[in-house]
Amino acid sequence: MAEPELVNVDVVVLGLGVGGEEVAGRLAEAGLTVIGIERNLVGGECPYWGCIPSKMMIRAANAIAEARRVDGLGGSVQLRPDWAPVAKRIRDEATDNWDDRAAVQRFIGKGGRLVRGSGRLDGPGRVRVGDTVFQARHGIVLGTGTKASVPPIDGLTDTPYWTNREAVEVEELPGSLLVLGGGAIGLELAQVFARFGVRVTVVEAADRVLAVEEPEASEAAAAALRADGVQIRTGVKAARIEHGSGGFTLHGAAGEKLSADRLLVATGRRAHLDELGLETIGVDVGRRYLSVDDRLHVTDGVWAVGDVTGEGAFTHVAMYQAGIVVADVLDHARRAGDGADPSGTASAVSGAVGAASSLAATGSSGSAGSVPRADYRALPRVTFTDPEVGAVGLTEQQARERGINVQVGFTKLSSSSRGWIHRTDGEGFIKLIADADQGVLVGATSAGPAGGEVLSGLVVAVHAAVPLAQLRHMIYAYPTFHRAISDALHNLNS
Ligand SMILES: Cc1cc2nc3c(=O)[nH]c(=O)nc-3n(C[C@H](O)[C@H](O)[C@H](O)COP(=O)(O)OP(=O)(O)OC[C@H]3O[C@@H](n4cnc5c(N)ncnc54)[C@H](O)[C@@H]3O)c2cc1C
Ligand SMILES: NC(=O)c1ccc[n+]([C@@H]2O[C@H](COP(=O)([O-])OP(=O)(O)OC[C@H]3O[C@@H](n4cnc5c(N)ncnc54)[C@H](O)[C@@H]3O)[C@@H](O)[C@H]2O)c1
Repeated sequence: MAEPELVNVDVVVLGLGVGGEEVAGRLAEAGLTVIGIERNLVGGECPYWGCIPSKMMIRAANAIAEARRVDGLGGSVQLRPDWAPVAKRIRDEATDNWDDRAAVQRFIGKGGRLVRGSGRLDGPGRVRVGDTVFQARHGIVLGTGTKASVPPIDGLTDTPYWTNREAVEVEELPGSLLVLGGGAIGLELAQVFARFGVRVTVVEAADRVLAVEEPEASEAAAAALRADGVQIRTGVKAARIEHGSGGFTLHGAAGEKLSADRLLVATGRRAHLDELGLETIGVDVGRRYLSVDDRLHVTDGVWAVGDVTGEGAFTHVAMYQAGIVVADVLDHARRAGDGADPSGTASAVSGAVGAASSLAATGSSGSAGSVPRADYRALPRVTFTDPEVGAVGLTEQQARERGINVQVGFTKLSSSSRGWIHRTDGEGFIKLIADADQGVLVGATSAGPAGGEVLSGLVVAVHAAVPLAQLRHMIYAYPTFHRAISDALHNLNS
């Protein structure tokens, strides 16, 4: 067998999704020679099959729901929901028909070099793509993301089930849809399709949907989806799937039988670590995610970014981590700068590290001149159902499990002026979790018509550990949704 071609570079970024694209682009802009390896579309899941197209679908579905609310508030509206403009917008505006030319040009414009193909680690400092081995002088960044995790249910494998990808690409809606999994993907898409007239059933194995969030959030989301005509079946363990000309039938372990034209599997994500050649650098492949430290190191000279780290499968986590990885790789490159830099990047690197250091100075736990450290205490999550469910930090249960002296403050939006005016029908609320000993918030949930936006103030409160006394003493504009935070603060129990 012929020897592979060996190419020396500064940095190899494997996987150009949200995190990898950001890291690779910024390191290339800083003057390093960067190879970005991508086997599919530059940009990854978020722009083509995730956040962006799904939020376009949600925007359309919410417009329909809002039009239906005109009745009783301001007259009447005749509606004829039509999926065609949604599919067209996703194809033309969001994904360019699933073509990444613009993203590739953006990356090349920053000085990066794209290699299209499947990459695999090939020993320390080396990544192989086909017959080429890239030897990375300053490091390798793994940003290989996640795939839909498909549970091993009897009969499922060979059926034409959907994951988020087929659901986003759909041109013609089915009459009915079974959604397996009542997490963020399942609920967001279930509500969209229901609002376009699809008969949707959500099948969730746990005893509530959105099980990682507060129980009140699960109730609010379930109530809203039911109001849209979605059937929600919790505590159902799928035992067998049948597929035939009539569509799909799910058989539950307790004898449940549910049928629909289509089946969407939305039961979580998994990192495909087994394909990455991690054993060649002595990293355990038996784990679910790559274990990283607070500067995203996997091992010497190897960093990870985004979903593959298991720190929260969100675009904002990938972007946040990317900032730290960029600063740390540049810091390492600067330290290694010995005048023998083949690409002559030493001065560019030290300049860019200056910029990275100012980023460090603004990091929550970084100090001026140092690389920031990842801090997920105030990690925000927003499930874009209607009402939106925004959350930050710990849930009540998580706080209690950590032995925190917990205070809970709760208020319904319907008892606030804005909620009453808006007619939120009891579905929105603010729930605060305080550490009574420290006198600060450690978590919060904001569910409501703009729950994700109202969350921002709560994220600041948790992130900056703003004293409760100061939060109580703030002025909250009247009559906003966020003014309910003030009520929840006053309701904090002792
Ligand atoms: C339906 C849906 C909706 C979502 N909505 C939101 C939202 O509203 N807000 C939010 O914050 N997050 C949302 N997310 C999550 C978000 O999409 C991810 O957190 C984000 O895409 C993670 O970025 P990443 O760079 O880690 O991985 P990815 O985007 O998955 O990119 C990884 C890239 O690596 C490539 N790759 C993998 N292995 C190799 C290899 N061996 N060689 C070459 N290339 C490889 C893949 O082809 C891929 O392009 C959503 C996800 C889904 C599925
Ligand atoms: N708005 C957002 O930010 C957003 C939107 C979509 C996705 N995401 C990200 O993508 C990730 C993946 O989303 P997801 O909804 O696929 O995963 P998830 O982990 O959020 O939810 C999966 C759900 O499926 C259930 N489940 C698992 N196996 C099952 C089975 N065999 N039968 C029935 N139910 C089963 C789980 O109990 C869980 O409730 C999210 O965790 C989130 O990080 C974010």
